Amino acid sequence: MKIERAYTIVTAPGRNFVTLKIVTDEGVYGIGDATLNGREQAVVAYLEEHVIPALIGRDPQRIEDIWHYLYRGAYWRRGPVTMTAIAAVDMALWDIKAKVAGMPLYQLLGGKSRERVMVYGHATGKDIESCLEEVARHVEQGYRAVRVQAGVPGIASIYGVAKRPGERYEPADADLPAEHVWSTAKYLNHVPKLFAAVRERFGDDLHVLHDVHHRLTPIEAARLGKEVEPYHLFWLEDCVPAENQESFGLIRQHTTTPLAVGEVFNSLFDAKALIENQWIDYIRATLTHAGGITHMRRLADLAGLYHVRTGFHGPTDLSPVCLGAAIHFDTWVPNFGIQEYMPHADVTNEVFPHDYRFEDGHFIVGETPGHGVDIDEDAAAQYPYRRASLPVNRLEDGTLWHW
Ligand SMILES: O=C(O)[C@H](O)[C@@H](O)[C@H](O)[C@H](O)CO
Ligand SMILES: [Mg+2]
Repeated sequence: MKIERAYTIVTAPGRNFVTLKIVTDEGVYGIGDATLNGREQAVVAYLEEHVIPALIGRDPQRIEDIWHYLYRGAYWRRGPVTMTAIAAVDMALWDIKAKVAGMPLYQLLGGKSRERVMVYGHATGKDIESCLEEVARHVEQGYRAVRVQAGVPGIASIYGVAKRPGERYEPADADLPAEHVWSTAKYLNHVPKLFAAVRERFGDDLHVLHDVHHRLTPIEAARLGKEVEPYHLFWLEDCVPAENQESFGLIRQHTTTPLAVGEVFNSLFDAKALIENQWIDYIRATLTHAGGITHMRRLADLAGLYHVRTGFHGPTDLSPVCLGAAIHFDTWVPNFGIQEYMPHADVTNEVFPHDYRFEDGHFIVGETPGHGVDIDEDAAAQYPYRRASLPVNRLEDGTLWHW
């Protein structure tokens, strides 16, 4: 079997997505998600100029060899653009291998470790009251776990809060980056009140999560972790930027609130010290941004040795291709924790037909050979790419901060 052709499909049904399709000389094809939010065309250029020409004629069944060829062979290792491109190839090759084997992907990985995959949804509101209404709506829909993000008095716009109740939150909302203003003091004073209200209304059983989105310093994160301890969060996410992995050592000394990190990671090495020192509880790297199934399997196995569980990133800026492959991975991986789920728009789902389904707060994996997600290229062609950027964040005095 040989790779006959490969090409990228850029489409914007509701938002931008990049898909890589690899076609073999035997007619079997596979697809992989190559979407890097706000930097989509950089990955397209990398794939088209440097990766696709080197794939033609290779045996698509040699996934491991192709992975190392693209990783070591680039000389310039790692980085989000390279690792997203490698991930797209890897995901498409696993799709092909599973189709050829006539098996759903989870069977090739080692079979089911669980019947269904618990997800967390996003409840957002401009204030605590409207946020609680959104939590209630999720509970009615069967969610067992809900991420809770509310507006903060005195901060005009904030990460993770939808413009109107019930709407999806879309951060890449402008041609060039929108500017937000941030106050750590106002935020830190508000968050414990939010979680006190959540526990008061919903009791102890609901899993509640929160995303700080990289905005605190280690000692501020330690304070927040301590102050929300009585509300037993499932996790506190991205409480500091993670370039300096040692920061988590400081936070860890101060709080028993479980810590999650990794949505911007692109390799095992971004997480190695975090895992080996047991500074975190959940690793959030994704198949799409961290080298695909081949690399994430290594990361998950390392994590398992240190009681760290998976909690894959799953916003709408990852396509249904990534979500579908992730559900197979989640169904197999022994140290599964939870899967993020932000439902895609109907128009996105029309372009990406899939066989996974959401039921009662969980995903149920499909049985179609491969990862179970396809792309309707005619439908995709109706939605042209439009540049969309993530915001930037400034402190009240104008200093550029972490968004
Ligand atoms: O936890 C999450 O789901 C993330 O923080 C996203 O909301 C990111 O902001 C987005 O993926 C950026 O592209
Ligand atoms: Mg996040």
